Amino acid sequence: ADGAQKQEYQSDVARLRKIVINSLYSHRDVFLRELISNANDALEKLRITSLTDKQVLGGADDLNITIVAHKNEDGTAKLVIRDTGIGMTPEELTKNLGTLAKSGTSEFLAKAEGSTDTSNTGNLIGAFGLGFYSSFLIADKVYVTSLAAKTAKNPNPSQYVFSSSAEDSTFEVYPDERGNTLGRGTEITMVLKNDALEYLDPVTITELVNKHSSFSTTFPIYLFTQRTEEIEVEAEDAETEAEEQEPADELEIDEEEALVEDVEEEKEVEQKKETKTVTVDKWVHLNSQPPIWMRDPKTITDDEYTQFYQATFKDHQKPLAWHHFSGDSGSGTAFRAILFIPSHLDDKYWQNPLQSAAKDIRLMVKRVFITSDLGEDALPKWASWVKVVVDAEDLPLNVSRETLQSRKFLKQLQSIIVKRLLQTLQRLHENKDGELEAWQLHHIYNNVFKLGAVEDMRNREKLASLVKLPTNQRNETTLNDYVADRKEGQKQIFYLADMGKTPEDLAKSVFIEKLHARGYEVLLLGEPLDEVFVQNVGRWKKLPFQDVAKAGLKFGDEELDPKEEKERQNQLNEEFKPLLDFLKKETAGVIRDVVVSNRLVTSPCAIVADAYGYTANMAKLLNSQQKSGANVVHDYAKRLRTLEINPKSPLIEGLLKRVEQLPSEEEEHDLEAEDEIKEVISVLVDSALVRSGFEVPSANDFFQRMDRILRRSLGVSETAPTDTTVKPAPPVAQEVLDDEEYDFDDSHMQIDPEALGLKVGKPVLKDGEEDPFKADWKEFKRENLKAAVEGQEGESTQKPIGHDEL
Ligand SMILES: Nc1ncnc2c1ncn2[C@@H]1O[C@H](COP(=O)(O)OP(=O)(O)OP(=O)(O)O)[C@@H](O)[C@H]1O
Repeated sequence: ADGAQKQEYQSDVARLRKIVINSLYSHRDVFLRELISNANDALEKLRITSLTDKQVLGGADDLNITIVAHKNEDGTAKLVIRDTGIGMTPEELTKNLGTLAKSGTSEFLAKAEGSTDTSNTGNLIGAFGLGFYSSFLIADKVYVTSLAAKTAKNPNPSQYVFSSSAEDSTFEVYPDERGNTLGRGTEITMVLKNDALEYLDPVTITELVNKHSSFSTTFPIYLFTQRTEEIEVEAEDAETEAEEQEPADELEIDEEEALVEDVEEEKEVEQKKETKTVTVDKWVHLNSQPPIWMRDPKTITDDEYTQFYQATFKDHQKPLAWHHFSGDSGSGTAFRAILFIPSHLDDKYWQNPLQSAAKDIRLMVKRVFITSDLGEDALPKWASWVKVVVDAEDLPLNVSRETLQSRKFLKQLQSIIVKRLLQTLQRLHENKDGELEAWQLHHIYNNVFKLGAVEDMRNREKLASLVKLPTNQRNETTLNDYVADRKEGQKQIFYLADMGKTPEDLAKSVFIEKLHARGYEVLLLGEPLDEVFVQNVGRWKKLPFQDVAKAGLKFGDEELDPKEEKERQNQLNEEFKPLLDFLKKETAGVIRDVVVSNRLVTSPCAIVADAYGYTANMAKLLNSQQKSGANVVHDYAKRLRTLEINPKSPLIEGLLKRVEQLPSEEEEHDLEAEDEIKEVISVLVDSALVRSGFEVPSANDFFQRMDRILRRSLGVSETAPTDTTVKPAPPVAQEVLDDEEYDFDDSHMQIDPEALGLKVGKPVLKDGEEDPFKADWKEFKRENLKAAVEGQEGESTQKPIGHDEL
């Protein structure tokens, strides 16, 4: 238009429009869904604003969406979608339609541009939504006429037009020369492409709305239709009515299928028959069904629930399950609700689950949307992903969010939602929706249940019973099944935790050798949240959890053992005493005690943490947190570990012999033999540290000793020097480097927080035992829950971490 400045689209918009126009031909139906959804949002915004500022309602009485298609005499075909929503100021037209502020857009662009597969692009649209730009799928030229609602800030809004054509990379915004014709709201006029004339057909539009948009809005959608009818009429009457004909866009809309008939005299009508062919204009209410939550569940198909979910929560994927219920809040407010369990978690969820607030509880009062923000503590954090629509019957319509929050109703609603959510999860867990659904539930939510059991004390038991964990005997078990299958006399739930390791890795751990060989089941915990979870649950059916990497492992059937067994143990202690003493002296400072093990089968030795000592992972964590590493308590706790030796291992037997062969105290020392034993012991202990997951005090010394021992076993000279000559680096480079050329990708060098290892190892206390580090543990636990959560992945993928294997 005259005087309007052409403006360039922001580059992302230009890219997006190009994709829309070039590659989405087969998905172009989506435009209608997108525009209706925008209209709905604008109407909702208006309604919510009107709660605090009545004047926004001025200009147009009804809140609705209208669709009109017409073909001009010059052949141009137009489809017009109009809403009486909040409207846009000229600045908003430029900002909202000329720039892209949507999150995820660049990701979408990168994916869509990189993909030649159009069906894939179709999926992408579903996931991201193209919004307004989808209008260019069917239109050569688009005009957006908008008149913003009156507000205190903007008491005299005026109507502006945004226009753009599919080819140009520019758009214009200019005042509408017709004045404020809309009353209020936005009208999108699409000049249809020649190959898109099917969208003129009311049947096509009706079908599309029914298929994709019947759940996108609770505001009425009216479609303008015309049909010809033969009616019996006096000639004079027909003329009078024709004169009274009103322009289509000023038609009144009634509650029901309102219609204003305008009658045209057709030239070919035969006067003598006293009937006329007339054109009847009619506004057809397209979404006249009551909203889905008000309907009887028996009459609703799965497909309808799915479509409703997708339209309401803008999620392209199907929900995993839903629960449709009605109730009474207890304070007398009746409501109806549908609760949905999504089939995926937002990527963002695990970035900060302890901070995520529920944002998808859509509260309505008598079908009118009020808010989806019920405040920070609307639900426990673990449940913040649940999607719910609630329609309450008799809350005052003008409740603001602030007054709402203090309402009893809200508190009651929250606990009802959590209760129903838990019921639905339990139902899925019990395979009642099918095995696939149960599998999906655990695949997606297993870690959420662990988090919930830690965070939500009230529902700890219910959530913990949903958790599945891998063991040395089966891929997964629930705590209930574990306890049901325990061995006679077993008084503990055995677990081994080493974050980042796969169950297969953990199953080979030295700590569970004997348990496994004897047929005991051990939980193998490799997820960051696992140990925090078992620590917080503490006991299951009265059985405490026992970390098998800690000292004092009891199988539970010791009392059933014959006396001889105990005597044998005493004998072993006696028999190995010389070696135990020698080892104690040699390892003092690194290890607190050396004992004959009852947990080993094939390995010669292992290092276990004492009840109050840190397990390997905790030590790792502390080393990474340098400040607490300096803490005396932590330093002490790190040293609380025991070396266990396997009396049946030939290596240990051999070592015992060598120690026994040493000259006695009174005789002269055989220094050479002593050194050799010391060297073997130091390698053995260091290997045990590594195998048990601890850090070796000095890796360099360790390697040098290994080098000597390996040489000896190969018969190579122990002292022969290695040729250490190397080629020196060339002289200092002369040319100056261009920055851009040197811009390399270093993303692979970033540290994976999981690899840092996070572990909490609060000891299982025997009855009546005092925990000496009580206060410290609390602090430590809180920090670790945070850290573990940050390291948690969305799905249960077990990733082994790099490990210095021997
Ligand atoms: N009918 C309308 N009335 C008022 N504002 C609108 C209307 N249509 C679009 N807008 C504004 O333009 C913005 C951009 O719209 P667009 O459809 O491109 O994206 P979106 O609606 O934010 O996201 P999506 O459609 O993917 O959910 C909207 O956020 C809204 O502010």
